Amino acid sequence: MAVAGGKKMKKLQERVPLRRTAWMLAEFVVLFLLLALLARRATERDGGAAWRVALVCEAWFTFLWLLNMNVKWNPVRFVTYPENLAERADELLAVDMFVTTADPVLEPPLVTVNTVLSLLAVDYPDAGEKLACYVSDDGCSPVTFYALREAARFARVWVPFCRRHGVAVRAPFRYFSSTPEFGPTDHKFSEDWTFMKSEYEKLVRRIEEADESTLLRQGGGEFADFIDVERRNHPAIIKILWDNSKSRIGEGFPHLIYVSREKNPRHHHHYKAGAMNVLTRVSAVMTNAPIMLNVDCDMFANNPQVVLHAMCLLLGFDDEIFSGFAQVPQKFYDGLKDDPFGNQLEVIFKKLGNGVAGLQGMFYAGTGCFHRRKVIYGMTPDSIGTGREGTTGSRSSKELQFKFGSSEELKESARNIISGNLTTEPIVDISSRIEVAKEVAACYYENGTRWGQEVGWVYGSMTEDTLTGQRIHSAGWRSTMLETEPLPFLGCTPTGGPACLTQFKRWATGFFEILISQNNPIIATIFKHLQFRQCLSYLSFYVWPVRGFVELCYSLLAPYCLLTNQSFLTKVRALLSTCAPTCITRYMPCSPLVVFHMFRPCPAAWATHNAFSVGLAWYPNVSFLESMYHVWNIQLSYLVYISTGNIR
Ligand SMILES: O=c1ccn([C@@H]2O[C@H](COP(=O)(O)OP(=O)(O)O[C@H]3O[C@H](CO)[C@@H](O)[C@H](O)[C@H]3O)[C@@H](O)[C@H]2O)c(=O)[nH]1
Ligand SMILES: [Mn+2]
Repeated sequence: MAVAGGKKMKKLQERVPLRRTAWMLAEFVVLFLLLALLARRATERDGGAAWRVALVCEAWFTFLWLLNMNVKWNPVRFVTYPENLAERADELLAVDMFVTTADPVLEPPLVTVNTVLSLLAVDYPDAGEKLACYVSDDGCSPVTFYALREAARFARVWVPFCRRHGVAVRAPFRYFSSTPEFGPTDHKFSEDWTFMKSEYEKLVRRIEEADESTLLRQGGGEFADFIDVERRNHPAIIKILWDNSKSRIGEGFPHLIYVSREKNPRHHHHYKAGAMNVLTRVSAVMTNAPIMLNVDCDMFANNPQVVLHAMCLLLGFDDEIFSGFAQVPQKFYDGLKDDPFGNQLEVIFKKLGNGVAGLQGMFYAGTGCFHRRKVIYGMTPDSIGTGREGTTGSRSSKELQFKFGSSEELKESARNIISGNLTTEPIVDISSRIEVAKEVAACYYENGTRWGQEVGWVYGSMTEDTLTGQRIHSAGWRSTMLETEPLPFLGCTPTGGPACLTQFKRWATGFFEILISQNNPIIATIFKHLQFRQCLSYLSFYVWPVRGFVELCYSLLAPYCLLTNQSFLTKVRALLSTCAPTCITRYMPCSPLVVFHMFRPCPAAWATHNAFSVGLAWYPNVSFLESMYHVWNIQLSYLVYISTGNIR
């Protein structure tokens, strides 16, 4: 219980260790088996080439197992108590909410609109004054702009409707996908519901029928900026779609601002990291909230209380150092059962997520994350605790210019954030800041500054999120994981096929870029404040692309041995003469199983796998007994696999 001014305050969060003694034992057993296998391999005199390759691969698997054990050893869960915020209502921090979209075809404007509406409708005291929503459109699409403008109009009825009836899911497409059961006293509600549904259908029709050339021809002045622009070559376009202070209705709802940063083929735009940095600067000169939430355009707020829950983690510790950011586990809607392609990240968040949360803290996963602005500005926790001014803390104008660039307004806002001066009056008229915002959204703005390095989202990897989170941990911050019921955010992910492979390739490339660059976490552990076990956790993800080669090599061993009449497994007779655990170790990561590791356990794969092992009995140099041993080991490995979870 925190004590402030002699008054005891109710706790906002609790860090609960998860018990897992049985898992730990299972992990030790597997580790023992793996080590026994290595010992057996190493003591064999004349195993031949296949035997030696197996030794190398199995040593690698043992190393991975150790990395995995480290991640999962001390898992924790954070429980939040938003009801206890009532007594601290005046402490609630302002939040700037960022949504990124990049392509109106791959990411249909209607999807973005739903995400934005779910954010505009979240429950937060003084939402209209304290929250603002910024949408970055890297597609520079008039249709996206039009869709958002229409969404802002729709929000005037949608937000009051959600608040009046305590709507549970505030992304309309999701909400209207089912019809509630109206009770006899729900007359007003059923009337409102029918009206809202028809309004939403009209909105959908307007957005789906919107056509770029018609908008440009007939849309009027608002669309003039989009005439003759190329997606990769255009000046910054920033428009205020909803200014709560001007057109406030009822309790009000957050400002909505459209941002399409300047693009020029001669300037690298750094993909999403570049977009996030522009949003950070544009919001800095407009609302400058001390907290920033960012979500991908296809990830809607599924829990209207999500910002309150996040506040519990951001305000609920005695020292801010424990919660530099609060990351939500990524969850997806309409995914395939059993996550057969592994891209719903079930294992990562369920098995490994809580484990990392128990170390220095959850990784930043790119979406569904609440950051402190000063953390993104590169400040170190000690610079705050001691009143010293940290890495970016010097308040001299020259120093600020070196870090943040030449905009006076941006420097001033950064100075407020760095000095912790959150009491400054909000800017009354955000539309007066459009020109300044365009200046900081220009593509040359970052030249000669520290943006993309110590300040903002870090450039240099396709997985800018992990790298940015790692920089924050390296500065000494810890982070938390926000789990709520219902889930905080829900998103889309490819359901399989080439889209899925493209995504994996991008992630694997991003991790490899970090692994072989000066951003390697080992360097950060030696020279900065990245904790050793956290470093190992990062490594367990970054080695993903390397794993592919070893797994492929190991899985080719079995067919190679069958064709050349060799064996990289010990003889059945020898096998029978040894004790049971050793049998397991000899077959444990048996090669087909490794191929199978590419997929999450699902019944079909399991059946194929067993059929393959039974089929082995028909090969001339494999006895029936040996094939049965395979089958037996598959059941065992399968159990271990499911119970302990594996990467992906
Ligand atoms: O030039 C770009 C490219 C992408 N995006 C946006 O970035 C987000 C993520 O891109 P997406 O293509 O959907 O990648 P995913 O693989 O689905 O994203 C996951 O992986 C990314 C990289 O690790 C993270 O940034 C994301 O948050 C995470 O959801 C989307 O909102 C895009 O609109 C931009 O704004 N500008
Ligand atoms: Mn995505």
